[in-house]
Parts: sequence; C-alpha cells; structure tokens
Amino acid sequence: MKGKMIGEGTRPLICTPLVGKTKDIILLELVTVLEKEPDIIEWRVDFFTQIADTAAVIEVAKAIRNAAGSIPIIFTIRSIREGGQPISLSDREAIELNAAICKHTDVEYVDCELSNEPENIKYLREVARQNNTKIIASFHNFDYTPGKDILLQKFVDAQEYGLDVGKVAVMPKALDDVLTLLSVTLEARRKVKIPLISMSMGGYGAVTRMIGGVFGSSLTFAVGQNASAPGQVPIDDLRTVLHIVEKSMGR
Ligand SMILES: O=C1C[C@@](O)(C(=O)O)C[C@@H](O)[C@@H]1O
Repeated sequence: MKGKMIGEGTRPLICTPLVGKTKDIILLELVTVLEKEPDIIEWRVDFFTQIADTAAVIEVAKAIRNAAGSIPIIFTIRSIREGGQPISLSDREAIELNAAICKHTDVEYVDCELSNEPENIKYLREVARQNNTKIIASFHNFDYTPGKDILLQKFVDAQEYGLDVGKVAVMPKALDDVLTLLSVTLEARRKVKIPLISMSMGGYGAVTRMIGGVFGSSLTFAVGQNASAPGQVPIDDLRTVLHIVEKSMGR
C-alpha cells in the first residue's frame, strides 16, 4: 500500500531526514531510519558531496526509492542562505537538479525555497506538474522569527504560486516567538487550502514539533539517526507524544 501523502489523515505525519555525505553512508542511515517506521523520508541533498554530479544524485535517489518502498520521499536542496550546507550549485543549477529528479525518478516531493527567483519557481512548477511530482514551497529563518504578517504571507505565496504544500521553519528568540508561529499556523490553516507544515526551531521551539498538528501543521520532522535542524525530537519520543495528544483530544 502507498504511504500517506502530506495533508492526508488526521494526525501529522512524521518525517525523518537523511544527512549522509556519501551514497554508502546515506543508505546505511536509511536502514536505521526505516526500522523506526517514519511516514515520510527527506533526503537532504545539500549534505551529499557529489551534488554537482546529476547522474550520481539520480542514482542515490533511485536507491532510496527502492529501499523505502511505499514511503513517500522528499528531495531537498537547502540553500546556505536558508540554513543549509555550502554547495557548489547556483540557484538555477539547484532548480535544474530538482527538475531532473522530477523527470528521472519517482520521488513524490521536491522542496523549493520561496526565496528563489519567481521564474525559477514557475519553471520547476511546470516540470513537476508534467511529471506528477509535488512541490513543497519553503521558507526558513535560522536567526529569528519574522512578524506574523510576513509568515502568513509565505503560506499565501505558496498557494498563489500553485504549489502543493507550504512550509515555514523559523528560530525563536523567546517563547513569544513560539506563540507567533503557532498562531500564524492556525490563521493560515483557516485561510489557505493547501496542506501546511510549520515549526519553531531550537529548544524553545521543540514544543511546536509535538503540538503543531493541533494548530494545522500536517508534518513534523523527527530524528531517526541524525538531526537536520536544531530542536528535532527522537522519533520514538515524538510518536509517544503525538499519540497522547491525539488520545487526549479525542481524535
Ligand atoms: O525545512 C525543513 C525543516 C527543518 O529545518 C526543521 O526545522 O525540522 C529540517 C529540514 O531538514 C527540513 O528541510
């Protein structure tokens, strides 16, 4: 049976990232991660040392696909300006790599940062549509939490571009910022039709990874073997909390 896609079901899906640098390490990491039964797997391609070799990237994506079976996969190249690893690709080259993945693999999702040039976003949207791949439109700020209007607009932009999922990940400096993120998520949930993902990062923000679903976030990132961002909780702990929250709320 095919795994759940983002926005399906009543509880948030759990996604675990793969951050290995080489094919062998990534595939070993995947074995550990699969034992923990995540709903979705994210391959963080900015960690992969051969990112500039499109054929090598496609080969690893296909190997992940084979090993992961029916579990949906997110292909993510996080740029350095949004908290990713330094890579040798330009923004346009990264978009072309995403397009190649849409064309040559059956990965379900590619991540596209909203900070890309609009024409690059629209180009990738067309390639993705032709190949039945979904796009997660993302926004990250690893330094602070921008104001409510700015964050809400990111979700609106994702929808207006005609993309499939909107995602916002921001760093809180105080607990007030955590409330801002949750409140924006709830407001966006009421305003925007596409599925949403949100999280506040770091120690203060960790609580949003556990209760974000209550406010409208459809997916939460958890540690299978290695974290890909600060504040991620081990998958087994997260699953326990999600279960308790669900049960307590009578869902
Ligand atoms: O966008 C996100 C969210 C994230 O930054 C987090 O905070 O869990 C982790 C990233 O791997 C992912 O691409």
